Amino acid sequence: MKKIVLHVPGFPRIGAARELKFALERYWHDDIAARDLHATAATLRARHWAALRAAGLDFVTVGDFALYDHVANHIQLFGCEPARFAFGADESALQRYFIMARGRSGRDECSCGSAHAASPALEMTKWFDTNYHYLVPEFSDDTTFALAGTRLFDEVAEAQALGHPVKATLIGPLTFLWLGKGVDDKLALLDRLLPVYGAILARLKAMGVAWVQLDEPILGLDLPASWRGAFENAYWQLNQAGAPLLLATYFSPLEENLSLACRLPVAGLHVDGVRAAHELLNVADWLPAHKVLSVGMVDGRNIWRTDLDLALVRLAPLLDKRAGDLWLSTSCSLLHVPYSLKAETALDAELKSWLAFALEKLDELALLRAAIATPDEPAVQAALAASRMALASRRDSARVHNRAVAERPVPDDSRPAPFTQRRALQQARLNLPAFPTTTIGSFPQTSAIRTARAAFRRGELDVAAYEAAMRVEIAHAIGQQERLGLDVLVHGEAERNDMVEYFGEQLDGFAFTAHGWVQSYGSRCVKPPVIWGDVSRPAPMTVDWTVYAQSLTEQPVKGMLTGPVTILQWSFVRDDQPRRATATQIALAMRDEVADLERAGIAVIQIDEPALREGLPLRQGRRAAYLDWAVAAFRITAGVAGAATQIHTHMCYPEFNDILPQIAALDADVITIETSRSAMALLDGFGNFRYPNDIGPGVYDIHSPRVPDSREIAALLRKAQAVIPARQLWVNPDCGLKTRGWDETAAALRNMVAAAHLLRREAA
Ligand SMILES: Nc1nc2c(c(=O)[nH]1)N[C@@H](CNc1ccc(C(=O)N[C@@H](CCC(=O)N[C@@H](CCC(=O)N[C@@H](CCC(=O)O)C(=O)O)C(=O)O)C(=O)O)cc1)CN2
Ligand code: MET
Ligand SMILES: [Zn+2]
Repeated sequence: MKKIVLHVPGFPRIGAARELKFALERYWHDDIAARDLHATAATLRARHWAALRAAGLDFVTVGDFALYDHVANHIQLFGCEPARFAFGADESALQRYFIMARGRSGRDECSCGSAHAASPALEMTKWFDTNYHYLVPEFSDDTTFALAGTRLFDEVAEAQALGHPVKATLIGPLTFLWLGKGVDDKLALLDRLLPVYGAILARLKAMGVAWVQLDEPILGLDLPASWRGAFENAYWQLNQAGAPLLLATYFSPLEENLSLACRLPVAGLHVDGVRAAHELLNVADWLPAHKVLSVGMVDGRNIWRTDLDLALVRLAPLLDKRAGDLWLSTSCSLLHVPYSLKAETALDAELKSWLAFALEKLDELALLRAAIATPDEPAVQAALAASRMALASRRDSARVHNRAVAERPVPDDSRPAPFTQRRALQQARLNLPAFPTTTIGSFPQTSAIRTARAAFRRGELDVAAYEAAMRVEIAHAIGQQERLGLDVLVHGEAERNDMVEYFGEQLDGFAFTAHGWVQSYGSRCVKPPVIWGDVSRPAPMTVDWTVYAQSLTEQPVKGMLTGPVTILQWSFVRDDQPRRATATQIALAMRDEVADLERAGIAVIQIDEPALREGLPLRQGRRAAYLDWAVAAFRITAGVAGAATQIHTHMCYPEFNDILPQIAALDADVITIETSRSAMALLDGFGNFRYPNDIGPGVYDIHSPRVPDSREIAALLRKAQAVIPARQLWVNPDCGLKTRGWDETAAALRNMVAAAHLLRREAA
């Protein structure tokens, strides 16, 4: 009888109650010592490994844990910390790790007494098409690699001491290089990197590790021929170490890389059985018989219960074709889903029965195995029947479908007049100076705000008291902005726990969880709402807050909405209809909010779309279709605004020179973008493209507490002016200020306004 082996590519690490987040933040505030942080981390690892084993998995996965980010772990393991940090010999690995992750601000701040230059943190960017941010490795032509860390081996020893069979996991060498930046020819570094992998694999083998998983998700991308070729040589070398290798791919079909992935000299191949289900038979045919096939049949990117009958149907031919053991797994690491449904005691019971978070997904794997190995056991039959019933209740639920939503006609999505005419009307209404100043929406989410909201949630503060507390915050934000002399004000988003969750809580067709946290970066988490049914807006969501803010000032207050694509992208989405259909429903709901804001006299409305680019399919061939409906969704939301209403949009993942025509097609009157970290290089793209509408290039990085001085900001603006006509330019930070404190925020904005005044004088 063929053996069915269960494993997962990775597991969430923040902890069921976000224990890691709180330990990290306490450590950074000097409230606990390094050894306390390490103890929390070890407790979490032990707990998570025990959960894997309790569910019946054959291995624990070791190496997926990270205090901040798993890519940063690899940077230390491979000894390629960027030289620019100029680390002192007295700085520990843990200190260096957090300096890379969070930056170093001052020369004389270090307790070690030596002078370290200020260094910005490593850049953060999105991990493939997820909402998880990794720290970007920085390479130069002089980068060298050496086995420099013991964390991975220590964790392996830790798991072994607990009696667990270990599958270690690492990012593969090609994906690691692909993720980095700084040199044109990253492949030239491969020969230097491979010996380090060799040493790591040899050591893992010597430790008795059963399997080493090497993640190469880039095999799901359109790779240049040179990269495809490099796989062959690299894996030939890696195989020499003699450790059994499981090559792991996920997030995207292999397509033209399928035969390459199948023939690389490794002992096993993991494929994404959800996003690449149509390739499973092909893989089963191409993968040599002696290799292990691992199929990810349970979705690691979404929270729906698995259709186990469908999974079994898809597995049947694989079981027939493959002589060896079959491995069953989640499609990818469970990092991207919340920990467990058990904590969701307030969630609607029927809805809850449709869902599976990380722990429940482990149970689904175990059930799949049982359904193959011992299908006739009554307990297995009963569990399958329960799963089938939950699925059927979701499929047939009257709650999911809302006739009025389905039948609502999609309106013409064009604004009522072309940009030049709108611009004149808006200018007549708003009377803004040259280089108008504004911010991106949020002001500091102080602990007073969060504490008030937590008290409200616990029922210790009633609605009236909570709303009064938020109005105080809004009034404070407006007062500050008036004192600073900003031109277009915002209410500051005090009342929002999160820019997506806030809308999810108010829209029909969405559910929100109490503890469904997913790591976003470092200690920061988000609680993605669950879109389970047709989306509609029962009532206005932002109008009262915005009108209140506007009542406090003569300056225009910008209404603040999250756009349909971003709401879709940062939620768990329905899998029973195409994403584009859900996007259109959200767009129509948000369109009504735009109309209501406008009716309430709000003259400027921002519709944030920071996730527009991240939604791009990983494969080029699917991008045009996505961009079509994504742009249409934005236009449906914005298009209802009259010509004299100024529509802003905002994007903060500064990689969009390749989608400029689509960004122009959004036809927002003003787009504010993150540019400061790329020193305005991004604007070349906008300049060359002759982007027609107004642009606010972010003039300072909001990820760091550092206060930029006004000369520095003015210099950036002059740079912008060299490529974008001055009359199109706005002045604003890179993104919202919710993670900052008020002191640094006020100081930075004061300097920003001063720089705008300087530019106005220069232009006069
Ligand atoms: N959804 C989403 N995705 C996104 C972004 C985004 O803004 N939203 N931005 C980018 C990522 N940037 C991010 C920036 C900050 C945070 C962030 O600060 N998250 C907070 C949680 C925000 C939140 O939902 N807060 C809640 C509840 C917070 C909480 O834990 N409250 C405590 C009590 C706190 C107290 O008493 O002070 C509790 O309930 O136990 C609120 O404000 O109400 C955190 O991890 O700390 C997350 C992502 C990309 N992806
Ligand atoms: C991640 S984009 C954030 C936009 C939002 N309006 C804010 O200022 O926080
Ligand atoms: Zn932003």
